[in-house]
Amino acid sequence: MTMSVIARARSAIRKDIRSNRKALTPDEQHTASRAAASHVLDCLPHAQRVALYLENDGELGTRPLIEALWAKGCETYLPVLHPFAEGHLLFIHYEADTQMTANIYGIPEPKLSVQRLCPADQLDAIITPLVAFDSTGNRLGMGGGFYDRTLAHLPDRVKVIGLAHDCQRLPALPVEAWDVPLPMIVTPSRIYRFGSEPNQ
Ligand SMILES: Nc1nc2c(c(=O)[nH]1)N(C=O)[C@@H](CNc1ccc(C(=O)N[C@@H](CCC(=O)O)C(=O)O)cc1)CN2
Ligand SMILES: Nc1ncnc2c1ncn2[C@@H]1O[C@H](COP(=O)(O)OP(=O)(O)OP(=O)(O)O)[C@@H](O)[C@H]1O
Repeated sequence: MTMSVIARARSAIRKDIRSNRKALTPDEQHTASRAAASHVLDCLPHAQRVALYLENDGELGTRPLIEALWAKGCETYLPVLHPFAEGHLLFIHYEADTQMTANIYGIPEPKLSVQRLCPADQLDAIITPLVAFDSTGNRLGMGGGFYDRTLAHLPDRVKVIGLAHDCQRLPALPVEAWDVPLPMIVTPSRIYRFGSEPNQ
C-alpha cells in the first residue's frame, strides 16, 4: 500500500528526531533526566498512582523521577503490550523487585499479572514517551498508536504529561485524525501548558 504524504512526512520526522536524541551523551542524558524529574514532581503534587515508561532509543530518562516518586510513597506503573488486543497497553505496578521481561521491541516491562494491573482511568497521571511534539501540544510517538488508543477515552481527572528532550520540539507536526494533543509537556528546560489546562 502506498503511504500518504502525511504518513511519509511523519516517518521522516521520526527518523530525524530519533537520531538527534540518540546522539546525546550519557552525561547530557543524566542531567536532562534529573531536571525533568523535578518539573514533573512540581506538576503532580497530589498524584498517588503514576504511569511512566523506561527509556529506550535515546528517550528522556525516568530513573530520577521513579526514585523520587517511590521516596514520596507513590505507586508507579509501566506500560505492557496487551497480550491479544493488538495496539493496546496495560499498566502494571512497578516496584524495585518487580520481575521484568523484554517485550517484542526489546523494552523491559513487568511480567503480566492481573492482580498488579491498574485500569488507565484509575491512574492519577500518565507520563507518556514521545518522539516529537509541537507548539500546540501535538504528539508523535513511535508509530504503534499505543498511547493514542490509551488517551482516546480517558477521564479528565487523569493528568497526562508528555516527557521529551528539548531537541524533540518542532514548530508544527503533520497530524492525523486520531492524534490526541497533550495538555502538558515537560522538557529538561521547561513546562509547556497547552489549550485549556488551567495554570496552577
Ligand atoms: N520507553 C517506551 N516504552 C514504550 C513505548 C515507547 O514509546 N517508549 N511505547 C509507545 O508506544 C510502547 C511500545 N511501542 C513501540 C513501538 C515501536 C518501537 C520500535 O522500536 N519500532 C521499531 C521497529 C520495530 C519492529 O517492528 O521490529 C522502529 O521503528 O525502529 C518501539 C516501541 C510501550 N512501551
Ligand atoms: N484511537 C485509535 N483507535 C484505533 N486506531 C488508532 C487509534 N489511534 C491510533 N490508531 C492507529 O495506530 C496507528 C499508528 O498511529 P500513529 O502513527 O499516530 O502512532 P504514534 O502516535 O506515533 O504512536 P504511539 O501513540 O504509540 O506513541 C495508525 O495506523 C492509527 O490508525
